[in-house]
Amino acid sequence: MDEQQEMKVKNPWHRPHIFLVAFGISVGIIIMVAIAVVQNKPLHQKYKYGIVLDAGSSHTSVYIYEWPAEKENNTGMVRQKHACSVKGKGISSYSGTPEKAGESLKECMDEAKKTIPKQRHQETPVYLGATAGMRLLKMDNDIASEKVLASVETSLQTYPFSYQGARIITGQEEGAFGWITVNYLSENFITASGTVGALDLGGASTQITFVSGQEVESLDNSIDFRLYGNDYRLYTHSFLCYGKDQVLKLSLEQQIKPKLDVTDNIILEDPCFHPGYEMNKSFQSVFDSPCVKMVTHSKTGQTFKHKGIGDWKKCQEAITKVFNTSYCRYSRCSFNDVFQPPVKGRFGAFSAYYFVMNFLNVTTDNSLDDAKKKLGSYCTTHWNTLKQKHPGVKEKYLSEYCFSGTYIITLLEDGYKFTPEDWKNTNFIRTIKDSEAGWTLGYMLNLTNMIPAEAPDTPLLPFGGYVSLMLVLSLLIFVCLILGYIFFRRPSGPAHKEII
Ligand SMILES: O=c1[nH]cnc2c1ncn2[C@@H]1O[C@H](COP(=O)(O)OP(=O)(O)O)[C@@H](O)[C@H]1O
Ligand SMILES: [Ca+2]
Repeated sequence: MDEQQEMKVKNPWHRPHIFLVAFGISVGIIIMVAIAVVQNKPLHQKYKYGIVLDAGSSHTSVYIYEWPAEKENNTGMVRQKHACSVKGKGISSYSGTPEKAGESLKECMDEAKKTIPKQRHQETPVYLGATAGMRLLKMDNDIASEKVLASVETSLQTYPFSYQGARIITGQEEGAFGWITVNYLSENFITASGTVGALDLGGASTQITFVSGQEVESLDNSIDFRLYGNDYRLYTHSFLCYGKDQVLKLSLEQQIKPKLDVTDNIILEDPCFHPGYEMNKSFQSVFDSPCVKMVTHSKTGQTFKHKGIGDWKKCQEAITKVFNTSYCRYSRCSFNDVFQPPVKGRFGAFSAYYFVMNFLNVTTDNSLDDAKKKLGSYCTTHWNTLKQKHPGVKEKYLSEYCFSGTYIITLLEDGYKFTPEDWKNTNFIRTIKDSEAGWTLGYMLNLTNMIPAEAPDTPLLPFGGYVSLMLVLSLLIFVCLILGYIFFRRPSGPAHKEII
């Protein structure tokens, strides 16, 4: 073997298959590292949490939200991780025993402690917002409402989270944050699809919020937001006393009123309740609210017979009377002298809108006329038939669906002036992408500054693209190195001589 031959054996780069193997192994390693980076990323992702308590008039819900820490400002990143329904009634029902209001939250808050990883407890904000039930209690008995709020505050402060306050939110906030929630979850702030209006029906109040594009003639009904680089002027109104439970009281009061002086044994034949339905109810249960103006001390402790007759047309006539449309100081009104521009665009209707319409199986796939027909036939169904058909449904809810469904259609059509076309543009929704529609998410996003006014700077490439690019660049560098090695080594080494 001469010197040149010996050099050829010693220098592996002169054997193409060795070069290929080395190249293959290196590429394999690079790909494996890249895959490992992509795969392991979620494991290292840090999540943040937030808790919002929705202290509604009928009950309290505790919502836990979760989001990846480094994507705080990206729209649609916050999702509902968990929801807990507090046992018993809303906090305003504890006006006589305020200390019990705080106690009632224990089970759900203990659940929150288990749901959120321990190392995140301290940094997790907790907010409590009370809505129309507490607004009414405040009107009725300011001291009692303060005591109830103090009680829930004391209770929430015993938890390891970062307590941020318990307060009664305004009707405007309730409407606007419901609108933010729906549009944030639908990712409408970053696409050109336009926004969706929000319809929220509670037990004690109801909210309507949308971008009208027209002048808002009353300051109370106008809210401006700058979100992700776009300006929005919202029309919003919250009707206190027009939640479905309070409207039922209003409607009963109106039907009872003419009978009060006529007879002592009042039998109320109610078209909004089913034939065969008969229940003794106390006057107190109707007159115990500041929404019902009439005070009849003489009847305290007495009862009346509430009897269903199931007549949808008459029911709608009775409900229409709770809207005052005789006076409007603006260019146009919904009802009760409240300014409202014509409704516009698509709407998402949630909370009791959804519960009621979902139970009745009425969707906006039905035309407005068909929906009315369906409701009409439902209302005439005998009470016993219904109870047999729905043994698992709470009797109070079951008995009131005819009334509530009729109220919803009347509110939309006569109250807000929805046309059959607007009806078609409305969706009854409970959740969007598994997060419940309601004011709580929007409230938290706002208080934690998670909805920036300007669009956040987006990275040039998504993470996957970034990894691919890095991979291609590493390969290029690798190939260049190899070629460089081969190229620069030849002139000085014996291999070069061999070619000559
Ligand atoms: O499963 C259900 N079927 C019918 N109505 C329901 C159901 N769950 C909740 N609701 C009703 O939804 C309404 C929720 O109102 P909420 O308690 O949020 O009052 P608020 O928003 O006026 O303060 C109440 O009228 C309650 O009775
Ligand atoms: Ca509510």
